[in-house]
Amino acid sequence: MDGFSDVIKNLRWLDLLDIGLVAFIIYRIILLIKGTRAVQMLLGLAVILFVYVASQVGGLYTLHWLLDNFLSSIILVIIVIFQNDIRRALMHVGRNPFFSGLSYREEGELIDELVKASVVMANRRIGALIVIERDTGLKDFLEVGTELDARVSSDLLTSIFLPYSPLHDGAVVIQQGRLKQAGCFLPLSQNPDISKALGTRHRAAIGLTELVDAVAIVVSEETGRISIVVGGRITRDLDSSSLKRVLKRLLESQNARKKK
Ligand SMILES: Nc1ncnc2c1ncn2[C@@H]1O[C@H](COP(=O)(O)OP(=O)(O)OP(=O)(O)O)[C@@H](O)[C@H]1O
Repeated sequence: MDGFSDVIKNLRWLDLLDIGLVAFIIYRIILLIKGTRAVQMLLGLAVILFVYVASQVGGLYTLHWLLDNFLSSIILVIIVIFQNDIRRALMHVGRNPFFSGLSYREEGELIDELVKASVVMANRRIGALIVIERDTGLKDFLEVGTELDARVSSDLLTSIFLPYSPLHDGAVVIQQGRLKQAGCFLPLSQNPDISKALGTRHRAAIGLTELVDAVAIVVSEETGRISIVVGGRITRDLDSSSLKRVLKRLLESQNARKKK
């Protein structure tokens, strides 16, 4: 007990700041990996750590030696396993607010055009992949696309994705409320848990959003279903009102964050 009161007595303001900062970083890491595969991997690492301590206490020397060697390179293992999450966290540092400069009215109009285009394309079984940039810049993924820089309209989106349009292959990217690029090639997800029913269009939407905080709208050519993908997670079978609601929520959270 004496030791504890000594610690409290010797505590400096800088120590409190130090503890606060570490707690904040741990909290942000938990928020970042919540609901992703990283959580399962972290649990796996926790089990290995438990076996490591148990092998030391129980005198299982060979097992302990083996795990000791493994855990001595744990930093490298963590970097390899969590490379996507680390990349996403670092990208968050260099934020690039999507809706800066857009008024609420312009935001509303943009959402209306996106919903209208998605419903029209779904009804006509036109496959589409629309990516909306949020905080993290998407420049890395725009190199192979065709530059447009046009006002977002339902008619323009529908014409781009018409099967005979030269730009229909790939994704369109919306940055700061403008339709910036079409025909973009996105990274495919390597997640083995994705349903086999989903092809490359859906996998590209999942793959990109595993890496960055963008929102992707996917219209399936095969089924006419509309899906929305954020953070590597897909929500399928949206109708126009649920799509509008989800988009509003995602965009409003952008504004709320910006005002902080
Ligand atoms: N890496 C990629 N980045 C962007 N778009 C892609 C990528 N790979 C495929 N696509 C788009 O997806 C189309 C092929 O979709 P595919 O049928 O394989 O996927 P799907 O998920 O089953 O979609 P759908 O339900 O519309 O058929 C391609 O014509 C192309 O436009």
